[in-house]
Amino acid sequence: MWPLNTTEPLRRTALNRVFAAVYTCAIFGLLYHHVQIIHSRTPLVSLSLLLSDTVLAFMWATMQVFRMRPIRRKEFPENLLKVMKPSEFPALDVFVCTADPYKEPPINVVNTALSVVAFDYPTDKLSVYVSDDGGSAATLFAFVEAAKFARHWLPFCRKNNVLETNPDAYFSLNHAACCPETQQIEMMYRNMKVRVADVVNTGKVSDEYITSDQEREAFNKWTDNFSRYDHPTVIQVLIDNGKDEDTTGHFLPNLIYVSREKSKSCPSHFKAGALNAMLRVSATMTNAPIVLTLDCDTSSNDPQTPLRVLCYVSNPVTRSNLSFVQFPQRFRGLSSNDIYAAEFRRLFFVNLLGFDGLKGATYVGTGTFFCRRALFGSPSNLISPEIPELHPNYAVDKPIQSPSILSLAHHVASCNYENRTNWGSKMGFRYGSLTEDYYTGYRLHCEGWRSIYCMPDRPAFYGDAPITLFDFINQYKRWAIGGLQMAFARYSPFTVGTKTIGLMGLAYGHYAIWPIWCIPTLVYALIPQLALLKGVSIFPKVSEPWFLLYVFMFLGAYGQDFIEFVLEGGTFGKWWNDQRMWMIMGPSCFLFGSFEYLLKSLGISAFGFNVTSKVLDNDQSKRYELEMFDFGVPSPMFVPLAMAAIINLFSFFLGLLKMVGGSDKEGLVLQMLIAGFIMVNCWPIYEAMVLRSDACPSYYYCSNSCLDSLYISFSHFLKREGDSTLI
Ligand SMILES: O=c1ccn([C@@H]2O[C@H](COP(=O)(O)OP(=O)(O)O[C@H]3O[C@H](CO)[C@@H](O)[C@H](O)[C@H]3O)[C@@H](O)[C@H]2O)c(=O)[nH]1
Ligand SMILES: [Mn+2]
Repeated sequence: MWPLNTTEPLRRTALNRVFAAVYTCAIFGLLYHHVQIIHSRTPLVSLSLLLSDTVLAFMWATMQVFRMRPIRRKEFPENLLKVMKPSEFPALDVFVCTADPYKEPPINVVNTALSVVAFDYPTDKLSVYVSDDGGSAATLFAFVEAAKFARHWLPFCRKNNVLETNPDAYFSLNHAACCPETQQIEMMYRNMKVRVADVVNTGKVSDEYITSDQEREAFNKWTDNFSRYDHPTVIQVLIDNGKDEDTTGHFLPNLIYVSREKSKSCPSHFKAGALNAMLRVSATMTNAPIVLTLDCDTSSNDPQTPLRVLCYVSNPVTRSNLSFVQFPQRFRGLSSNDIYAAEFRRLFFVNLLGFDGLKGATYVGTGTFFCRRALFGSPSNLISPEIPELHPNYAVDKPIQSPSILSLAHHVASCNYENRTNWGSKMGFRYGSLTEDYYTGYRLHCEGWRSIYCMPDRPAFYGDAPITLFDFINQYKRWAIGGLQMAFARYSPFTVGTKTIGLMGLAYGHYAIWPIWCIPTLVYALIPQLALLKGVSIFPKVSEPWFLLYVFMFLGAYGQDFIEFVLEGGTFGKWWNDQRMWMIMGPSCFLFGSFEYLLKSLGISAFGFNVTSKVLDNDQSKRYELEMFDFGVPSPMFVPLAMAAIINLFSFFLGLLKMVGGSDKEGLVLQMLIAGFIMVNCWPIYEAMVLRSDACPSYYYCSNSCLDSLYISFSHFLKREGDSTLI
């Protein structure tokens, strides 16, 4: 027998469980201590500490679910050809989503698409669809060019066994100087890049670039009334695999450009809406049973990736109820210590292994191979779409360019198509959360589907990570809102989730309720410091046994976190930055995300999807490589952050003075440790504020000093008359 895949539990599981039991006791001890002394502190201090420790305990408890049964999988694509022939492989439709030609440069989208067009897969079974939610002629132009370049690129990759089939990645690793063939193709690529950049910059496709009537007809759709929020459907078949050949006479895979219809009167449902339109358009044209969804920045780094997926799809054991195979998101160009913790190491290297041991990985939006059937109802109850052509088993029997197919494809991409249908509620990608990926995966798991986390040694895909603090926390803010939308929805993981999928529901709940993390971070960043400024002790003295409990809980949680991080390949530097980002996110994106969610659910503002910028600015890249914090643009989200940084600095030094001269040395130790720890964490913020003029606009100084003075005057009100031990 040739195994296609294996599963192995992680060795540290038993230890983790024991530690969880011990730590649970410690948590109860701490809560008991809080209740015991509730009257000896001011109500504000008592209640805020009790609340934040309860939140921490809750987050900790839901986090333990990931540690209950983590597993690691391995697959053996080399055995695949021993059990099935390439002619038996299922067809594969790939969707590449893009939404904004200025934040997502079309040439990068082209690189992503080319990287998957070059998958090592039978070309007659592979179709790549580009979903352009930006409705941009420049993106279509880039793809017209890409189709021409693909004729040279595919044979080149095949001949040279290229693994980085993203041309840009390939040329940046392999210098053309070595051989004329590479030189020639690199030149071709560079010329294409120049033409695309020209069209993006001028905003129009000039006549000299149009080489056929068919192209002219396509670009003519961009009339004066055409805007990204209001335009008809544009579908353009750029490569037809039954007709178009590469330079060596091999057929090429399909390449199809789709920009679904948009109208101001129709909700777009953002990426989920785009993906559902793609599901329908692809159903009318190819209807492959396997669908890969990719963000425009996620390009392939290994042409054999689909074969890994087949190891699961063709194995009767793993195939049953399989809805999707998820690959980790990996990122190119991270700085050596990953200053913004943009690698999401804890999620992709630790926690997803835990999810996988329960019902499977969560859907993370990109690098995901779906079984099309899973998007049409539960395993036992198929929900039929409105027209038979969209049924997951429907066999397309006409060429993709036949008029009837094209007209049906346009019809299903129209913006009114979904009215009074199950799309987005029971079928396809689900609406109602800005984290449509997480929410859709959750709903599939609730329906009884399973999923698989596939983490090969050679990263299957590489994407872009934000390189400024603003981009990063803006992205997190969107996730915070999306999570809360899910946590308080009808299908909340805490209610429906725990009832239908048990522990897995709690695990989903952990990331949905994420933003409440802002409560403990804010409390611990302000309350002990405020008390310190007054020289008031709010924690146990060093000589009291409760002091040891605090020390144990801090070191226990941090220590376990560190060990897991390092065991899964992290370094100390990355871990340090990762824990720092958690502190940064509390008072910034999590706080603002929660407020925005509140305003939006009250109907005061509307939910929107802020696309993450994938443009590299030279100065920003330089700072990023030097691992300097770069605030990007001014944002109110930085105000509480800078405020906390300043308060901790002051309170630490004032506290030091009080300790040197004062009476209650022992009682202030914990507060000093907290303020000191936060201060060390805030170093890059001080650096950006004081030492460097480039990173932090003077705007902060102004807003900070105002807020600080407000805050300090407010702190006076906290003091009880005639009571010097309380604040
Ligand atoms: O109306 C929209 C908005 C976005 N997108 C596309 O969605 C993708 C993801 O958007 P991006 O801004 O890059 O999001 P990230 O913050 O990088 O994405 C993470 O979080 C998203 C959910 O919030 C998921 O959709 C992503 O897959 C996941 O990587 C991009 O390719 C966009 O082009 C659309 O197609 N239509
Ligand atoms: Mn992304």
